[in-house]
Amino acid sequence: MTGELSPIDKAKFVAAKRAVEFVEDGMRVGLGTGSTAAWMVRCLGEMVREDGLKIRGVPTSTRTAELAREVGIEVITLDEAGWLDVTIDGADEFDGKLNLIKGGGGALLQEKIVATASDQMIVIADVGKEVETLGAFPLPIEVIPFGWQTTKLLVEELLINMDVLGREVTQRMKGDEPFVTDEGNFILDLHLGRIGNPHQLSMVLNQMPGVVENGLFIDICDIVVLGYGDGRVETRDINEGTVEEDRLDFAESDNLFSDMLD
Ligand SMILES: O=C[C@H](O)[C@H](O)[C@H](O)COP(=O)(O)O
Repeated sequence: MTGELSPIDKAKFVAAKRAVEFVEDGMRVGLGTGSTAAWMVRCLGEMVREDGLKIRGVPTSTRTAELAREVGIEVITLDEAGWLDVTIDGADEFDGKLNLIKGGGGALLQEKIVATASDQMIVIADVGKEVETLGAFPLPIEVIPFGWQTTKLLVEELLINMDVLGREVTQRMKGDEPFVTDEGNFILDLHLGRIGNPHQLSMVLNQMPGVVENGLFIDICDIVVLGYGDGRVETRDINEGTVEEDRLDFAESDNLFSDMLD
């Protein structure tokens, strides 16, 4: 089974497998969204079923909630949890300061609320997500449907005034229909190429009426666990730099691989 995994899936898996070691009995855990986070949910599910780990999970999307229940994790709402011990999530890009672009899967709003309400945010990523400067990945912003075209025009104008390199703004689609988030909103993708000052851009975008949230996660992430296609895994800590390099053994996890690939 292991042989059928692509290097990128191996990278995502080893990052997830390492990250769940941060989770302890009794914790309230934020469960991210996306293909990397799905590995993490599976790994946690295995710990719940086989090792008797007792956790409560707060999912960041309906997709993750379904998967979490399927693998045996007790699911609660953020309001029931109040506060979280740790959130583990994927990212579309991360830089040297562990700032992120998220929202490639459209879950950025719930993800940012959940990560902000956590003592610690751990990002799991394959090595392709590391960048020197954020912005090659289109920056998603969540906008309310009312007047969204006017909001789009205002965002375009803002980008001109901010002298940002790339200024194309596109509405995310799902087939012929607009993509709709779990909160019933639309997503605009900002094709910027390079974001010189992510902190400033994030603040300015969120001041615009109609914009609910943007996919820049600034000073939120504490740790990135980075996976490589050959099984190596690195842990980058915001305070301590790279603190660990290791190689995980795939052999013991064949059952998880088969589940994920079904
Ligand atoms: O909205 C989606 C999330 O922000 C994801 O965590 C992000 O897009 C990364 O997804 P993936 O692990 O599938 O690359």
